[in-house]
Amino acid sequence: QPISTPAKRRPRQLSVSYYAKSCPQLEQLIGSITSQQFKEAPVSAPATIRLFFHDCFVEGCDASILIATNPGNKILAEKDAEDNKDLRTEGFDTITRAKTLVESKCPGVVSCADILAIAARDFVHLAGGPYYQVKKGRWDGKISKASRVPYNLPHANSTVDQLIKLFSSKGLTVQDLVVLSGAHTIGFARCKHFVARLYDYKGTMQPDPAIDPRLLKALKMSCPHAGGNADIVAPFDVTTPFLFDHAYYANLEGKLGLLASDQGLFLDPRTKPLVQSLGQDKAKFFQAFSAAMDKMGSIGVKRGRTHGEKRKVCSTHM
Ligand code: HEM
Ligand SMILES: [Ca+2]
Ligand SMILES: [Ca+2]
Repeated sequence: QPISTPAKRRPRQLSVSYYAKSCPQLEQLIGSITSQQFKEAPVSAPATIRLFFHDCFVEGCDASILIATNPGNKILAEKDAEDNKDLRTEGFDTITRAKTLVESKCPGVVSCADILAIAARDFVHLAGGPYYQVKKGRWDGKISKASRVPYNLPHANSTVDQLIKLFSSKGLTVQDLVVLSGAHTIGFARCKHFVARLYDYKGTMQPDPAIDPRLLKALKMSCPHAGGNADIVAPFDVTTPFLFDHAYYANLEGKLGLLASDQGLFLDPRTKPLVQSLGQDKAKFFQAFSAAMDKMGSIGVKRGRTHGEKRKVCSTHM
């Protein structure tokens, strides 16, 4: 049972103009880094969007995901939790670079949590998705513990029921779940997250009947039942893996979902109608995604020194 984060309480007020006086050029500074990163390494886009999601779901959007485990400390930080080990370095690198630039122009005022929220938005837009205003004013968190990660994040084999419960514990609706899952319109997953669907679905020794036979064949070639290369990945969206569009939803209707948790959204009567309507309407998806990112971006937000800090280096507490 997921423990609810402070999102359950009324989220503290964030505002679009939070740094208008203290760092007016903030979004341009971050934008110069994100556009450069996107050119050099396009996977920075999915990497950073996922990083933001994993931050917000554990302790709220407070950059707790960026803290490095102290050498010699037995307590691991969040990023060293099993569920976070496959977060790409490109996401962390982007935030480090952006923070360095921001500190050189506006020292000591901008939180790492806000930089992550802005960078994630930039990458949604750079990859072809919507542009939306980001509300700011998050403080960085003082707690980052690997032990708090597993029950706060969804898993590839989570049931729709479990997903709905987890999202609801963060103040997110069934619609938010379906809409935010649309982030899987870009990016990749390692074989271990879906290999059971290919060879032994729920202990049947048969593939998941909800996979298109051609996709099944292709995925089996990349991912052997056992002993495969752990670094092999497959695209979430077989049609446009680098473009942030609404193809993810039509793919689910065509049995082209990669994870059980993706395909499940088309199989459950509570989520299927939403998948169908988003698959037909890109403008609707873009509008709903912008709103849902804003909502996710306010989970467990901290303000002030009691629960928060403004880090100088995102990977270390003050
Ligand atoms: C609904 C439940 C969700 C589950 C079960 C889930 C699970 C996963 C898994 C297993 C991966 C592959 C990791 C790897 O092998 O490297 C992944 C990747 C990804 N996820 Fe999710 N995810 C969910 C929701 C979300 C949400 C809400 C977002 C953002 C709003 C998101 C954004 C991404 C992105 C962009 C990637 C690709 C990362 C990359 O290529 O580096 N996911 N997710
Ligand atoms: Ca966090
Ligand atoms: Ca796509």
